[in-house]
Amino acid sequence: AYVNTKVILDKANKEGYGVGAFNVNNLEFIHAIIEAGVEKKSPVIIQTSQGALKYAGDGDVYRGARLFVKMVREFADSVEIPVALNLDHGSKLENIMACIQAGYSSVMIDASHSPLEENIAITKDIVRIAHAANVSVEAELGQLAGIEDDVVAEHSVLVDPNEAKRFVEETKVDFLAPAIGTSHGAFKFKGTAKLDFDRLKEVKELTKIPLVLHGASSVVQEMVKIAEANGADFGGSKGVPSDILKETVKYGINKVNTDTDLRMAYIAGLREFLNNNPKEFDPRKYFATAKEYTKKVIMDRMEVLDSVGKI
Ligand SMILES: O=C(COP(=O)(O)O)N(O)CCCCO
Ligand SMILES: [Zn+2]
Repeated sequence: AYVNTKVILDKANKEGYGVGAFNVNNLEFIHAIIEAGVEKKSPVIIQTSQGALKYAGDGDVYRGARLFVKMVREFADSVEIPVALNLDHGSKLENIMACIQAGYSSVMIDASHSPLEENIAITKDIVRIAHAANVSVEAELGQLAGIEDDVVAEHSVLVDPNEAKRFVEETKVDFLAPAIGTSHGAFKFKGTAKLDFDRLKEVKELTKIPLVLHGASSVVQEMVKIAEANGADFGGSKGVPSDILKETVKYGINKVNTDTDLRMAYIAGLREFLNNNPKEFDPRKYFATAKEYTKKVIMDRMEVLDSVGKI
């Protein structure tokens, strides 16, 4: 069933588990996510970046938003598990409005690169508009290192728990993404993975709302190895280990943003198939392994986050 993201995350918050929020750019990734959710009897959040709207709409973000709602709703309405559709890292009003108008379950307004007062003001406005349309809202406080869309943050700016309390009270935002040391992409840590659990615990204590972990991909080594055996060069890639993901859920993370792990699994399956099947040119065949590997990574993540059976 197609639901508001709040329905999924309020339950996860109450019962203390995490739900994967999986990024898509096309139909094939939607297949993998829905199939995994059905097999694991797990809720799923499907999300699209602003770039995905442009990509799927072939240049028109309004068309892209409408297309994703149509595709996701079609699958959501044909399965029992709860499915939500979220705009990830919305920063331009045009994209946020396109998704609200198209019928997204939720939108993220990412004004984390603005000073606090500005982030509060912008988020307040989006919350008012989105709530009027029964759409829930995610916002971010602090900054992830690495590239966040077109904004490069040299180093992460960790969340200030007291600012988080004020931010949530003043904006009435539904979900908050506190920066606690992760970053987007496949190269998250130079040394060992280290997140600031104390800050996370404090933010949860002070806000009590569902929290979001961005940059949460683990960079599954099994997939890295298959990809590299078939021509990929992912040297130095490193993500958030499963045991650390579990700890973030224990301390209050409920939405776990996962894009890189799906991309790595997909390219591993695609490279392996193409190298082993030089005569094949049917997309339904050469995308099949890619989907299977992506589905497997998603099902494993549902086990790690403890969302299995939580429908
Ligand atoms: O926080 C995340 C997921 O981060 P990742 O999957 O790279 O760890 N996202 O918001 C997905 C889009 C960012 C580009 O990857
Ligand atoms: Zn993110």
